[in-house]
Amino acid sequence: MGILWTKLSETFSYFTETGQCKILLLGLDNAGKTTILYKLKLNEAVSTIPTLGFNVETVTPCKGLEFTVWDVGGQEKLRSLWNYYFQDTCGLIYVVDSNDRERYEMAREELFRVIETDEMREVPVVVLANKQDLPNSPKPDVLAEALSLQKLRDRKWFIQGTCANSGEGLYEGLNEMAKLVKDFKRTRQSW
Ligand SMILES: Nc1nc2c(ncn2[C@@H]2O[C@H](COP(=O)(O)OP(=O)(O)OP(=O)(O)O)[C@@H](O)[C@H]2O)c(=O)[nH]1
Ligand SMILES: [Mg+2]
Repeated sequence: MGILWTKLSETFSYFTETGQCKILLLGLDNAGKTTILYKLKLNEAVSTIPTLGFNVETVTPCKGLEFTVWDVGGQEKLRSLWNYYFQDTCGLIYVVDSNDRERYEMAREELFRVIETDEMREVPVVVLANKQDLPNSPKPDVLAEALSLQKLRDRKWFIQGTCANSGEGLYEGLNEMAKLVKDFKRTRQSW
């Protein structure tokens, strides 16, 4: 068990209700989604190939909290299939390659296309500004502006800089996702 999960277990000790949460891991191709998924699952920097379907892994950071994380391929021709994964989603982790400025606009459009659907209404969003290790990667606040995150209404969001290879920032991003999901589930129960 890596240090990442040890820290998560400590932080999540307040989760007493039994609950499984479906978490969607989306973003453009090459953003680093699969690298993140297996860093979380195995605490290893695996070598990846572009995802043509999906990967799904369960992660149990502590008793009573289970994330079922769906990592769906982000190539352009696959994005129209994302909709098939939306049902019953409790949280969206949206991964962006911070170094890929040319595609910020495309990343923004795809994010809004997802969250403006009925099924994703009010689902909390954690944006991972990945590849912070690359020297020209802008900081997360630059990405937040480029993605127009401040325009998000009726929805909680958070942005976190990450490096999937080293795992830096992943714990903080997941910690926040867990808190937002907990609030979201409470709200849903009162619908
Ligand atoms: N430098 C650096 N490279 C990364 C980082 N995260 C992922 N990569 C690399 O980026 C490339 C794409 O990573 P993937 O995890 O396969 O990307 P993906 O988002 O799953 O891509 P699709 O499956 O096509 O949607 C790989 O060569 C990774 O090693 C990071 O934080 N820093
Ligand atoms: Mg992938």
